[in-house]
Amino acid sequence: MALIVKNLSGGYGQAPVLHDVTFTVPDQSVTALVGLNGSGKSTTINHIIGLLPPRTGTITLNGVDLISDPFAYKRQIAYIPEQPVLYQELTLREHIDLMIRIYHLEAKRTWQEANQLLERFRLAHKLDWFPIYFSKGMRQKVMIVLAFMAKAPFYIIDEPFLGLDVLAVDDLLALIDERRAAGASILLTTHVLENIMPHAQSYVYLAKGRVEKQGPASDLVNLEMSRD
Ligand SMILES: Nc1ncnc2c1ncn2[C@@H]1O[C@H](COP(=O)(O)OP(=O)(O)OP(=O)(O)O)[C@@H](O)[C@H]1O
Repeated sequence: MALIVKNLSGGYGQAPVLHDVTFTVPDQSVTALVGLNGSGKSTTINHIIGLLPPRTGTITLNGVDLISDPFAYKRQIAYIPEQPVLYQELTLREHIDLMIRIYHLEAKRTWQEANQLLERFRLAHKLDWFPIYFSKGMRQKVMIVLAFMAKAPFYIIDEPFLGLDVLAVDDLLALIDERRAAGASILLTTHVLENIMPHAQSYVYLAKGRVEKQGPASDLVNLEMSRD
């Protein structure tokens, strides 16, 4: 298993949001984390990326425990948040250079990968643009380029399809397929089940901070989300 989340309880303040959450993301697979608004998807991701400390439970990625070896654990993850986070004073080119420096990436190889991704997402001619001139979807695509140019073993994507045009959705899904075929695992949250169904292997359904159902992604077609 790539990711093992075991008996995770946690959240932001006194009252826990997540209750005894247990699920896995198998090696070389795509898992969709689904559920209604407020069910705890982003909170689960905040725990998995180490932003929130677990109240109880453990999180292990490729055999590395989040709490006992946070540096080695986090090095394995490329994360795309729900809301793009970009520096207003840096151009797209400078964002790429910054990521290369922060993560000690090999500059030539990473730039090659970045250039291919920029072409793919139709951003190649915008390298000297500042984020203020980007539309919401373009900012989202910049986040995709920055996350995928490093070839991480594990990708976490929170609501990847929000604000993307149909071409960009197709491009992202193709990229997810390619990275999975190359050995990576991917956990993503989404409300757009029909987009992810053909590309995922498994799903986890959260309701009120608990895992209510999980199984093969093909079962998503019959998933009923309960109101109570
Ligand atoms: N920063 C925060 N501080 C306190 N409570 C929060 C915070 N963020 C989320 N919550 C609460 O945690 C619960 C789960 O929210 P979460 O954002 O994880 O849901 P979600 O499944 O990602 O929802 P959505 O589909 O709307 O993105 C909600 O009750 C929400 O009000």
